[in-house]
Amino acid sequence: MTELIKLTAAELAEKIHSREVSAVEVTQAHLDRIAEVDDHIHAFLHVDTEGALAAAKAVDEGLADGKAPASPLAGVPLALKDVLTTEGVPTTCGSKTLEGWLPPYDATVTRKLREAGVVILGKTNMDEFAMGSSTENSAYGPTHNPWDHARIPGGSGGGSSASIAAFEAAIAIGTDTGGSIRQPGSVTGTVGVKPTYGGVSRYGLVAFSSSLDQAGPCARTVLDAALLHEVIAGYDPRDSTSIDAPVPPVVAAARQGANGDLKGVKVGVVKEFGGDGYQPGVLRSFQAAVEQLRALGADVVEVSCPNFVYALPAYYLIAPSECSSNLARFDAMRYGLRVADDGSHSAEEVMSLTREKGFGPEVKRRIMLGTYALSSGYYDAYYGSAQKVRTLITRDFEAAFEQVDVLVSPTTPTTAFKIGERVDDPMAMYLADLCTIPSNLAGNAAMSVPSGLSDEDGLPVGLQIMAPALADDRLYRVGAAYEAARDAAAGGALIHKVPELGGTK
Ligand SMILES: NC(=O)C[C@H](N)C(=O)O
Repeated sequence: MTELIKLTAAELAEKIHSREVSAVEVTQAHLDRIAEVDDHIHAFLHVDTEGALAAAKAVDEGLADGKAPASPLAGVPLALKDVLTTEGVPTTCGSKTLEGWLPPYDATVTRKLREAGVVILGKTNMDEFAMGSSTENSAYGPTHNPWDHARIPGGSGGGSSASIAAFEAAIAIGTDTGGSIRQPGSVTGTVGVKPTYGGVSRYGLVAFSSSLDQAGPCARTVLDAALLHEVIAGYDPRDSTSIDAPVPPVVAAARQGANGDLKGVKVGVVKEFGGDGYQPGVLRSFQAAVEQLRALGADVVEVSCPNFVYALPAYYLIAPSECSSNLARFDAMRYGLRVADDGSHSAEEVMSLTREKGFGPEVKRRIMLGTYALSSGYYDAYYGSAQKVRTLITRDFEAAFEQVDVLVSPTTPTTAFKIGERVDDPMAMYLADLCTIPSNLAGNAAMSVPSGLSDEDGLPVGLQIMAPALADDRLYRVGAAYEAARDAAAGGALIHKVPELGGTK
């Protein structure tokens, strides 16, 4: 029974759909696993035992009636980042501000998961309102990395990635504004994909930075990520930035890639990412991954994207500016927390005291940065300049994709750092997203796929693959080919080396 938790989502689905095991058994095995390990990992903020078992039972009943499964992932247990609304199920965004809030509606992603028969186990821990790279900014305490409990699982979606690395869920949903799916994927040895902006609906995704936020799949294999991507993607009239175009054929691409042939695929290594500030073990793992791509037949060249070095400062003007506006809605009048509501304070005082109490230091820092950057007299110098940089970065991508099909870089400059190591140094924390931010600014698709363990500390390293907008399938083809070669060379799937399950580092 406990072996069930080690299967991939694709394997679980096959067993459930052929009725070799029931969805209820599979769900119960994961709930048991959560009960066993989540005190140590703290991936979940809320476990919906009843809802999960009821959803699993409905899948089993449908199959028993001879109905076809609602989707290729029907019956598979999933962990959902606590920034996506779930009707009647707590949604906190890792903030005290929303403690106890029960959303009156499902996010489109949530609805699509339910319609696909995916079993939602619960809501995962995250940096408050998705601001952070370690989950230490959660108001509910940090999540621990399953590879080393003293280390961070990345952020902001550390709970989602940790939950699959610890085999508490088969698959998970994250959101990525500047790297929040890919960086946690990288440091937990799991796959994380930021789809093309507009490829997955933002309806019901509590907004941090609306022009950057994008939900996407987290999984232990590239194929599982592709299966989940197909379930959640597609046009949604409820999101004005949703793209009315067919979903790229990501599952077919993952299957094609698994055959291992990358002949004719042109891969560009981003010249600007690497060198000083990068952990040598990360760079060695990256070089080995690039050699592996070459061995699979890819044509590898170096490509310069000169404006990528300005992506981080541009992001830290654009994202806080949008957040200062988006978070104005938490005004003590409509949702969640309200303090000083004793009749002796003005409405303004109630708002101000509530926001003082409800938001943590990183959220306050960004609201202040953003308010300043948008204020009259400074707008052109800060926000305006950042928007120009954003255009230059998009042009760098366009020029690069005239030469190559995909770009590659390390996902993040270091392996998982220790809990506490960067909490007092926002700049060091921000640097975790150095390589991931350009794809958000341009609205392109990008993936992190594990490239093995660093030879320095035995911790997971991620290879980032970047593709043009609406060419998400390229990520899956290259990622699946690389993954198959990596596992063949290592004699087994990397994730099974996670020490928490008795493997070796
Ligand atoms: N939300 C994200 O994608 C994470 C990024 N590290 C940030 O703090 O903004």
